[in-house]
Amino acid sequence: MSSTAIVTQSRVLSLTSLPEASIQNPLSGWNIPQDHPIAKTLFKEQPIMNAESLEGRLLFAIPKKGGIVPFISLMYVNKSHPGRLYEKCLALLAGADIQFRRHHRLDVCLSLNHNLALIFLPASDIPSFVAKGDIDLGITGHDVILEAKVQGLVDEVLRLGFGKCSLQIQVPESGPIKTIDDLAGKRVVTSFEVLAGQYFDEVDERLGLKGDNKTKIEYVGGSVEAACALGLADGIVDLVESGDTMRAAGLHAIGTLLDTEAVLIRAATPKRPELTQLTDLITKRVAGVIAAEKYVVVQYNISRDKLVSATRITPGRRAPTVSPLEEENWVAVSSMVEKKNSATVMDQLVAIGAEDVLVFNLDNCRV
Ligand SMILES: Nc1ncnc2c1ncn2[C@@H]1O[C@H](COP(=O)(O)OP(=O)(O)OP(=O)(O)O)[C@@H](O)[C@H]1O
Ligand SMILES: O=P(O)(O)OC[C@H]1O[C@H](OP(=O)(O)OP(=O)(O)O)[C@H](O)[C@@H]1O
Repeated sequence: MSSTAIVTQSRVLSLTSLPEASIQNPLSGWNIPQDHPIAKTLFKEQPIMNAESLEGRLLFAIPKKGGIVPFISLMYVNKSHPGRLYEKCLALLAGADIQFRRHHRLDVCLSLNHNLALIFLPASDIPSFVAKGDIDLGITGHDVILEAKVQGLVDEVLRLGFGKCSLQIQVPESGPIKTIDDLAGKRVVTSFEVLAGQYFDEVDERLGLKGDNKTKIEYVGGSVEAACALGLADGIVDLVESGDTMRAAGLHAIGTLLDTEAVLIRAATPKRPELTQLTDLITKRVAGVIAAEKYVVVQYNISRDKLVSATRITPGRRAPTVSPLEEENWVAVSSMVEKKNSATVMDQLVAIGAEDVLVFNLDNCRV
């Protein structure tokens, strides 16, 4: 599919001709009447969008869920989130200073400050668009890349540290099936038929199960966890994050196919090499936001004779910055350390005689 075809399918309209009477506030997600002064400002700032205005722009795919913030009461009756990856992606775009105004009815919008357009798509559709080069850059789950069988066609350039979960084999806790081998040859329901199919092909092969005796994999688009209770499956293969859904459905995990998280992907062979420079720039910006979330800067004073021990504790990404202090034989050291280790690092520094140990959060960085 060419990028023009994507545009056509995504209801790209000139904003001046939109029939809707409201516009979504990109910060709160709530709709504002079109004649409200804030909405007027948003409309004025939004470039007019049509197929021509996408010409030559880098296309950046973002998982689309979450256009509308649901009422709180609805969140209790519906387990679906307004968009697990979507909300995090918005924070990432803001950190990378990719400005845009998204109309709540549109899945394509132009960046206000870069030669790029954001394309909001289901997470599971993003791998194949990027693999074909129709979209230059995308964010999606590592799991859906494997499910789409596009490894080799897309480069996973950056792990993003969110959207972490595992694809697990689950069976009723109180039932007779206790192991993978018990489940082999029976009925498995999943939204990941490729990965589940590959996995059980190997199990079947190992157990010598052939023809009608092989494990039967059946696809469903959602609510996978209901399949056992409905009598449709003996086991399921589904994503597990907190485990709440699995437990609520009376299931437990007997195996893990893979651990996954959100990743930034690019086409292994870009269709439009002229956009590589901008793709690199956006990649570096996103990497900077991720690193800023992952690292803190620790700064401390230490006597020069203890510097070797201190730099073993805080080696930095390349090397620590060491500056002489006015006091003889004392230096100030600053170094990036992983946020999750910062308390331990502070304890270790104090234990070897460091003083005035300070930790700073990073707003942003280039690494
Ligand atoms: N608890 C979770 N359940 C499902 N997916 C999760 C979870 N936590 C993280 N993810 C990641 O989010 C991806 C799904 O993204 P998103 O929530 O945008 O859904 P989607 O593609 O619209 O699909 P669906 O409608 O099936 O939820 C998964 O492929 C996985 O990588
Ligand atoms: O371990 P947990 O934190 O409970 O999350 C896992 C659940 O979330 C996903 O479903 P989703 O909310 O996308 O709904 P769906 O059944 O419609 O796919 C997934 O398919 C599990 O059912």
